Amino acid sequence: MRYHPPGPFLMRRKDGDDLEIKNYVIPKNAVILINIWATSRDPRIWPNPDSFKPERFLNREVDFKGHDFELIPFGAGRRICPGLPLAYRMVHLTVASLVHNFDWKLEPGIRPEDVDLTEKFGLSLKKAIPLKAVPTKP
Ligand code: HEM
Repeated sequence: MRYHPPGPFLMRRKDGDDLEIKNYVIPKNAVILINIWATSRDPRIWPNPDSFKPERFLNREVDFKGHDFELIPFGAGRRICPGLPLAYRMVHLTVASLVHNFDWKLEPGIRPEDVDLTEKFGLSLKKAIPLKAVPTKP
């Protein structure tokens, strides 16, 4: 959710009047794209952002439910994802069920270091090359 946010851009429209922030003018009615893909990889916020280190969250009280803007995979504010409570429960359950019930291997001839994690951008973020994992009996 941090490194590969399914929705890489949040979209907002500036209502009211023009607004000036740090010498930039945001005109009223402007459509603003908020790049949470970039903020989730900003080394000023996330040391060694490219490393898979789940323990980075252990000593950090970061909340992903729209309160801490450094991690907002479900957005924030009035337009926050209404599916958050469902996704919050189902993602863990789905992954845990798949890991618990099967052993997994890659396609013949593909080594773990060959797996390409390149992303394909759009309104949602996908793997550029789909991962083919083969379930085997435990
Ligand atoms: C891992 C799962 C999910 C992620 C990461 C996710 C992420 C997001 C994000 C980033 C937004 C935009 C929020 C904003 O602009 O502040 C959004 C909006 C939305 N999501 Fe999700 N979502 C997920 C699952 C779901 C599910 C399970 C549902 C429905 C059952 C759902 C329904 C919606 C709807 C209807 C909106 C539009 C809300 C609006 O514009 O007012 N999402 N989601």
